Amino acid sequence: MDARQLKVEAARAALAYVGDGMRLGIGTGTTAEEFVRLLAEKVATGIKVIGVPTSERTAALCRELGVPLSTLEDTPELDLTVDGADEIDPDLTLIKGGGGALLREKIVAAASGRMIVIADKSKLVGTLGRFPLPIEVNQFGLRATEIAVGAAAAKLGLSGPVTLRMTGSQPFVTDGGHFILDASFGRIPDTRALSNALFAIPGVVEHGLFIGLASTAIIAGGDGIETVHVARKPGSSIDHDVA
Ligand SMILES: O=C[C@H](O)[C@H](O)[C@H](O)COP(=O)(O)O
Repeated sequence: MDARQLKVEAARAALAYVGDGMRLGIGTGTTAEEFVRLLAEKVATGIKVIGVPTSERTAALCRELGVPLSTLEDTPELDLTVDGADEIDPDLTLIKGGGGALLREKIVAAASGRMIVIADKSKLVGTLGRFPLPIEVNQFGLRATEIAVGAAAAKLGLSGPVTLRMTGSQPFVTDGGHFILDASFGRIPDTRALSNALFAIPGVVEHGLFIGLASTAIIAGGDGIETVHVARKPGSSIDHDVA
């Protein structure tokens, strides 16, 4: 099975969680796009859902394929968000933002009763950090924010290049009008500490660590689909089941 087929299989498994009348958060990225395609087929059979897209890119695809859309203003409480990820650890803490949609993705996930992350097996890691951490920052004071990010990381024993994401010769600009710094700190043993340290920097708008948001991961590999559930309660355990 090729990489695209694995994404399709993960997306197909997530579709089983979508029920009639649901208000859905719809993620961004190549895996989430496969979910949108399958969702559109389900919508064509008559199921009624309303989607809140996490990016302009996803919104455009939904419109093209006929998935009914709303906004978070009109539909502020969602039943379920389905989204991809750049990395997934055993506790379902995620790194997201490789496609630059992390801010809207996090707002939408936080407004959802449940977040399901879909991915191929290559996204699973023991400890997050192989993928550079996207940090969304205000354009104002970029250099000062960049220095502060490096200093905050250093206090936690983390170091590595922090680079401004570019599109050709221009900085990449998010749907919210911000820049993205990609921080290659390597392994992040304490994601909560790094999250807190980044949020203490005024120029940081959001970062790509998704902590305590996803409760289910659907992972597609050559040997089938693995579904991981994490109960989102203090002291809860992690269940794994393989189908
Ligand atoms: O900003 C983009 C998102 O966080 C994506 O969900 C993430 O980058 C994974 O994308 P893909 O499914 O294309 O690997």
